[in-house]
Amino acid sequence: MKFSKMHGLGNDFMVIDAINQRVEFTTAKVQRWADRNFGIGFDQLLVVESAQQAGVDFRYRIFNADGSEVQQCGNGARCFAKFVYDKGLTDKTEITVETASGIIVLYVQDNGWIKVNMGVPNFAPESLPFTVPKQQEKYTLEAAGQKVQVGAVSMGNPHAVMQVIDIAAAPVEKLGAALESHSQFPERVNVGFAQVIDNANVKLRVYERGAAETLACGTGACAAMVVLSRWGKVGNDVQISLPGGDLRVQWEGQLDSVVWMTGPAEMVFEGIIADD
Ligand SMILES: N[C@H](CCC[C@H](N)C(=O)O)C(=O)O
Repeated sequence: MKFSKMHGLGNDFMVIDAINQRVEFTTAKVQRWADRNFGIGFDQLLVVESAQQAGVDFRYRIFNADGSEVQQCGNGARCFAKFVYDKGLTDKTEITVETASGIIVLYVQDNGWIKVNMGVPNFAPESLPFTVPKQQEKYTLEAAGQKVQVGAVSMGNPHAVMQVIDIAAAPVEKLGAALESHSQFPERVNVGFAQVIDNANVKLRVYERGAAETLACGTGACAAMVVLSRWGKVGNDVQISLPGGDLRVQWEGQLDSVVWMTGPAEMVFEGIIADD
């Protein structure tokens, strides 16, 4: 079975065309393919399928390295768009795609970057600490022997975001792992550590659900911007600098405003899976 290896700012993906080839896999196979020694190695697997809904161009499914299927992936969405456009699966530069958390719209720009309408942030989905957001912009949680204050938001997938003074010294591994599986998050959670530089620049590291710390997280960048905007720390057009590179995130700040994310997507190599 053919696959492409891609990345968005170092958040890397195995991408499979399940339209033009039969694709069968199990959780164990995803885990094996994700292994950076015994497999291909990736943070997430993206499976490209035909749309199920009329009027939509594609459907794509997202699996973390631990095999869990998830609702959304920002960097993956950009790589998906580059994949279907460069492979000639579409000649459209405005691409609609079904995901497990709804339909998103992707725009292939002249410079090759992809702009994504990531939809509306959801502050009170059932899989987050549940309360009325306007009364509780911050949740105080105990984890890894310390009390932390986080903002919680869903970009289709759950995110907990905290502000830190120094991103380089942030306890991403220890605190990220403890919060990822915290009892307050019944579906686990992606954990963002954000250092505000000014109201248009944020440094971010993300301990991803099902993948540990990645070099970049697109939905994490959106979640951090939205939470920090609600806390009055940033404006409506922010550069999010992750270890793998920068994303532009825009959000007008109303609860019904969509979040726009813009950034690159790269093809690295093509391959054939030996044990499909
Ligand atoms: N780990 C995430 C999925 C991948 C998200 C990330 N790679 C992105 O670019 O948004 C989750 O379990 O919800």
